[in-house]
Amino acid sequence: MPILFKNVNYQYPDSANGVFDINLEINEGEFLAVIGPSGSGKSTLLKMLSGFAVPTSGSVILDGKEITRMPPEKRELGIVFQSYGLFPHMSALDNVAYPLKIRGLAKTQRRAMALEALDRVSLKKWASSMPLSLSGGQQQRVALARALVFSPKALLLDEPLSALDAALRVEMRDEILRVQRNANIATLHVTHDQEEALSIADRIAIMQAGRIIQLGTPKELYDKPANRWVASFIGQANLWNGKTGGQKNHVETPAGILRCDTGNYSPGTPVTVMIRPESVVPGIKPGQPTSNILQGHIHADRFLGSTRRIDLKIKEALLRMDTLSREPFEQVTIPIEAIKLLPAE
Ligand SMILES: Nc1ncnc2c1ncn2[C@@H]1O[C@H](COP(=O)(O)OP(=O)(O)OP(=O)(O)O)[C@@H](O)[C@H]1O
Repeated sequence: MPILFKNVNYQYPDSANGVFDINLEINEGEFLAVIGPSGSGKSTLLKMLSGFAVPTSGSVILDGKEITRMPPEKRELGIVFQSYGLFPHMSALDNVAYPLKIRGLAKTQRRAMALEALDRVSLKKWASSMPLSLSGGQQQRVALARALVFSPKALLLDEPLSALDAALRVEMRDEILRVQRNANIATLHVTHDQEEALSIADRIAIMQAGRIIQLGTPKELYDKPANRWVASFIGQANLWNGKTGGQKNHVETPAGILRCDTGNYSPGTPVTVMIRPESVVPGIKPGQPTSNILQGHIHADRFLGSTRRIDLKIKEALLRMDTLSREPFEQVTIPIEAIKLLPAE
């Protein structure tokens, strides 16, 4: 197991803040993203892996070896920061070769390995450029090459894309994932950006108030959020207070009684009803079952280019839906499988 946090707690001195009950495994070659709002504990978790904070209790294990109290420079981790952290007076090549220099490798070998690492991030021909003459994306690729050149045991990415503009960020996601897959290295990626985590990670850990409150694949988190807060943190969601109906597989909602899978909830149980906006279908699909067809009126209609976001007033409820349709409609269908029940709050 490349990275393992075992019963880890950390409390800042003279404060109730920190991280609590962290049990997390990152497998060989796995890309794990940690997301959560500001102050949820992401940086603290990273600091315990990189060695800049020592847990109050519990252990951190890297490649089967306990590193809980090991100094940062001994940990053999590749780290990429938001601020790149490149030496401005050194060429791209010398920056990438630097970790090899401090490990005592001979100059010719350093040069060859650094060139190969630059090649892996498609920057070989920029080897002699100085960092400030490179674009933000190129500088971040140099930082990535430098983090991987000495074949570290794991890769830590601390908000590596947040200094880049939106289009470049999307391009660099693919680049980071490609390089990570080629290196087949366990990776912990801390980000504020939910969409980035969904698009890049094998699994995501969501933190809130110092705890991991859900850990799963992007699809699991999106389709089966553990609670209302996770549902609204990951993507958009209609979240209504409801109650499972007397009739099996029905739920009472502010928009009326809807058919859905009530799973293990017994009749009369208060629940949160989750419906993702893109799962609502405009009109009635010919040949579809006739359940969950609702009549409403359009409260707000926004054209967003790739989608049209509509708020539909249905009885007491406001139903947000995203659709590609540009046609007028007054009825919508909520497919049975689009309705998810979460615990009431
Ligand atoms: N030096 C400190 N002393 C006391 N409390 C701290 C200290 N540093 C951080 N904290 C608190 O510990 C908790 C976790 O902070 P942390 O920086 O790990 O969160 P984060 O998720 O990385 O936030 P951000 O996204 O803003 O970087 C927060 O409540 C924060 O206020």
